[in-house]
Amino acid sequence: MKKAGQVALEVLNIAVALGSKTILHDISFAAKPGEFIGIIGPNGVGKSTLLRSLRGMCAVASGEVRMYGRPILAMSEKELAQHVAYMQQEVNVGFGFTAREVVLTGRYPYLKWWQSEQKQDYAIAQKYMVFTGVDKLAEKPVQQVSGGERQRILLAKVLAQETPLIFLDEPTASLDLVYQEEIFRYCRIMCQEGKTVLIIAHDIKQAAKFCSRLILLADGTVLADGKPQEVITKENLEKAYGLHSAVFINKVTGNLDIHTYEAAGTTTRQRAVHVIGGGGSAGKILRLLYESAYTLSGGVFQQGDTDADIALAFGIAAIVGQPFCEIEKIQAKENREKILAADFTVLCNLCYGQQNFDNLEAAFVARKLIVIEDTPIEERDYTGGKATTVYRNLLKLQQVVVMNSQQFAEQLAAGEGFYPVPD
Ligand SMILES: Nc1ncnc2c1ncn2[C@@H]1O[C@H](COP(=O)(O)OP(=O)(O)OP(=O)(O)O)[C@@H](O)[C@H]1O
Repeated sequence: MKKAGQVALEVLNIAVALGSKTILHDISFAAKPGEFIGIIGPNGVGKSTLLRSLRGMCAVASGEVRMYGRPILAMSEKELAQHVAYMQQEVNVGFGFTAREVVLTGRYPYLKWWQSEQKQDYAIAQKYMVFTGVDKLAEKPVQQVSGGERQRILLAKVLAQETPLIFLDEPTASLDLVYQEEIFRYCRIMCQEGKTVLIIAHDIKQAAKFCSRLILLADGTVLADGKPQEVITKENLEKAYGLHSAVFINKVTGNLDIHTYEAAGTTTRQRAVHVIGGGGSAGKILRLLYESAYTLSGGVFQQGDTDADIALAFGIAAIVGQPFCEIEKIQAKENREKILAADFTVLCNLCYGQQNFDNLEAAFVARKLIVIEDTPIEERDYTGGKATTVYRNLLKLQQVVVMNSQQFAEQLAAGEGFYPVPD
C-alpha cells in the first residue's frame, strides 16, 4: 500500500556480484516520488546491473532493496510489476505484433490469468500512445516502424503499466537529438505528476539538463549523488571518466556545459603564467595555456566578463573587479604581485578605456612579457590616444615579445617556448 510522503525506493548498502566478480558494492540511496534521477558513469561500471538489481532481476549479494517500504524479495513478480516498469536496453519485440498490442502488454500485471485486456486497458494504452505520439502507428507491425518510433512505443508500454516507479536503461540510445530530448521531456512530465524515474544516460549534458538529481557511479560504487551541478564537477569527471574538462554554465543555453580536452604530456602543472585580459580577450589564451598544463593566474577581469567565466570554469585564480568601475588599488596591487610571481606574463589583445587602463601600466613590471596583437592598438584605444602612447613605449622594452594569437597557439603547440632562453 502506497502512502503519501513515503519514500518510493530505498537501496540499503547493496553489493552485487556476477559470477565471481563483485560489480557493485556499498550502494545506498533513497528516491522520493517526483524525483527524476539520472544514473551516469563510464562504460562497464555497472549501471545496467544496478537497475536490474533494483528491479529484482539480479540478486544482491548483501543489503536490501525496498519499494514503498517493502523489501522487493517479499514481493511477487506481479506485485513488483505493479510497482515498477522497466525498459531494458535490448528489447526483443515479438514478430508481427502491432504497436497497440505491444503497448497493451504493459497491462499484464493487472490481468487475472483467465482475463484478456478489457475496454479500460485499451483506453489506457491509447492514452499513452497519444502521450508519446505513436497513436497513429497503433495498427502498424512494430517491425515496420523507425528506431525512434519503436522507442516511443516501448515507452508507451512502460507507461501503460501505470507504476509509481519507472526504470529506463538508455532509452535514448540510437535516437536522434529530437527524439532524445522528447524522451527526457516525457520523463520530466511524469515526475512532475509524482512518478519516480531512474534513467541510465550516457549524455551527461542532457542528463544534467533534465534530471533533478544525478547518481554518478565509479569503481563499482556511488562517487557522487546530488543535484546535477553538485555531481558534474571537473574533479568528479576526472575521477570517474579520467576526463580532463572544464564545467561551466553556458551563457547562451543557461545549461551546464562541459568542455573536454586532452591532457598535456605532463599531469603536474608546470610553469606559472599570468594573463592580463578582459572583455573576452583572454579566453582563448587561458584555455590554450591551461590545456598545456601551465599554472595560471589572470586579471584584472570584470565580473560577468567571459574571461572571468572561463577562469572560473578552469579553476584559475583570477582577479575580478566590478563592472564599469576603474580597477581598484587593491586589485592593481594584486595584479602586479601575480605578474612578478609568474615565469612570464601574457598581455592579451584587449581594448583600453579609462576603467582598465591600469592593466596596461601593470604590464611594465613583467620580467618576461608576451604581447598578443591581433588588431592595431589604435583600434583598441578608447582613451583618446593615451593608451597608444603607453603601449608603444611598452613594446620598446627588451623583455617584450609581440605576436598574434595564432602564432601564440602554434608556438605553444610546438612546445619550443617564446624566448631564446627557456620561459
Ligand atoms: N553475466 C555476466 N557475468 C560476468 N560479468 C558480467 C556479466 N554481465 C556483465 N558483466 C560485467 O559487469 C560489468 C558491469 O556491466 P553493466 O552492463 O552493468 O555496465 P554498464 O555501466 O551498464 O555499461 P555500459 O555503459 O557499457 O552499458 C561489466 O564489467 C561487465 O563486463
